[in-house]
Amino acid sequence: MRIRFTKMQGAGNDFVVLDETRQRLDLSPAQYRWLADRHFGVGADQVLSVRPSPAAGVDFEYVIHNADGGEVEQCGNGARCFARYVRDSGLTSRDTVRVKTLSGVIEPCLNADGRVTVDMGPPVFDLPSVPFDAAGLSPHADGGWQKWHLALATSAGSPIVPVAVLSMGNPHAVQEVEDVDTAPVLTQGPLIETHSRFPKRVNAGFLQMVGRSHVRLRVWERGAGETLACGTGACAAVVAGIRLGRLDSRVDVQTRGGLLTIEWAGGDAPVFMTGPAVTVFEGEIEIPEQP
Ligand SMILES: N[C@H](CCC[C@H](N)C(=O)O)C(=O)O
Repeated sequence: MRIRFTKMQGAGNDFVVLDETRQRLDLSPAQYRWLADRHFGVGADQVLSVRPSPAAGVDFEYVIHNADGGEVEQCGNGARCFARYVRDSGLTSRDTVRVKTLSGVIEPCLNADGRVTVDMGPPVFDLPSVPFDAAGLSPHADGGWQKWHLALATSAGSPIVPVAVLSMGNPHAVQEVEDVDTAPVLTQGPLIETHSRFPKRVNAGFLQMVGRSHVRLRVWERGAGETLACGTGACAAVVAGIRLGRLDSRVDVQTRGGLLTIEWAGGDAPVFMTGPAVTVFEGEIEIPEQP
């Protein structure tokens, strides 16, 4: 099957965008994996599908597949690129759109300075909703909130890692580190991602507090490995830092791929994320029926 695609990136988190507003492609997980493959396909962290609105009051449906081919609930950097794509392709004439995802409706808005702000909805702390299995564990008080101690089994020993656990529609486990550049992202990331306490796996954040309104972050993403930036990961890290009493309500998040700005007023207020959304190139490709 020959398809057209648009390659985009938001703070270095990169995407293959597929326009399915006129025709569903009905790709298989293996075909999503093939598209995301950096040697045999186009190459991306996630594949984003733009589909027609499923209901009144919503402009589009936004379907997200990780590089491993699995469909997921939310993608923050992808939401910004989604908004840029539908505007630049003429699918909408509005700068703000309402978009249905697996985890609910989000509202990206194109700003005059070229960045995009997304209302990502409120964070979720209910552990079964993350989902996180806390059976037999006791939380450890930390600042104004709590952390959970995960036992990891690595070749270099069995570290206990204290993580803050929450959902931005997708699951996140956030740990604080002294320096993201030396943090054990590549060794602990996959162990946290597949930890048995996370039945749907989890995105593993490594958060360095620089100041009360400035942090550095690396994320080992569920289904994609370490990415240059993770939008929902930045939201989750800032929300955790605010609840732990270490961050103010507006925080600049320096990722390896660029700067994201996260704002959260606390409680059940929505989280706002602002950052870049860039079209890299457009192309066509022949997808194998069975890659
Ligand atoms: N890997 C994530 C999906 C993509 C999230 C990330 N790319 C973002 O910008 O939020 C998950 O499995 O939940």
